[in-house]
Amino acid sequence: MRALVVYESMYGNTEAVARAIAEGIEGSMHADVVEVGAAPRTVPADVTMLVVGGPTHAFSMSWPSTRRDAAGRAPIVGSHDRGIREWIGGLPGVTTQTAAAAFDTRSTSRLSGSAARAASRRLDRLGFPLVASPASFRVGDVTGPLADGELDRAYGWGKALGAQVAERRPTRPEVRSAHQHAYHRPYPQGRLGEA
Ligand SMILES: Cc1cc2nc3c(=O)[nH]c(=O)nc-3n(C[C@H](O)[C@H](O)[C@H](O)COP(=O)(O)O)c2cc1C
Repeated sequence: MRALVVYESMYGNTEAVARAIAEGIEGSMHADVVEVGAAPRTVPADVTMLVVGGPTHAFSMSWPSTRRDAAGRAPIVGSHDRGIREWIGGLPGVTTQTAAAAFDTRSTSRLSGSAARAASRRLDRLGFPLVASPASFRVGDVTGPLADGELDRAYGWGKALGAQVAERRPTRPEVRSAHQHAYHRPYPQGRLGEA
């Protein structure tokens, strides 16, 4: 079992959250963390769980124009030309049973929108079984820093995700075929709550 955490980050806040989530997941399975510009075009067949995260821009996932805007405000650390919107958009339909979840960073304002909600919807439409509701981690200002306690919360979210997927994953083919129907959409009631 292994997890793939794909993140987009302009100023490093979402990257820090992605790394904390991966650390939490490591309690249950190996987790690779990959910047979206370097992410594979398809999800490798041996990936048990895919976690995708990015910054909330204009109430949703970033666009090329919002990334240009971000780059104009302060030096950026991430790739410019591809965000999680483009990456998810380029994925083929799902042929494996890879569980998925999405997270974002966003401002502490209540009217902030959520990249994770939009990403979750896209992943769901592609056929990924969603293992958790979208999770948001707060930044105090556009360039950060993350609000107090958010890295700990990200670690805890990753830990719970990893445990949930590891527990539900059938380990033998005959177990999978005996529970084929339930396994096809294994998390509809059992998703982690919105964070
Ligand atoms: C162009 C732009 C648009 C943004 N729009 C929103 C928004 O609609 N809602 C929100 O909560 N935060 C918004 N933000 C703040 C980002 O969510 C914040 O910069 C991000 O969480 C920082 O993460 P990063 O360092 O990984 O890029 C915006 C930031 C930029 C640069």
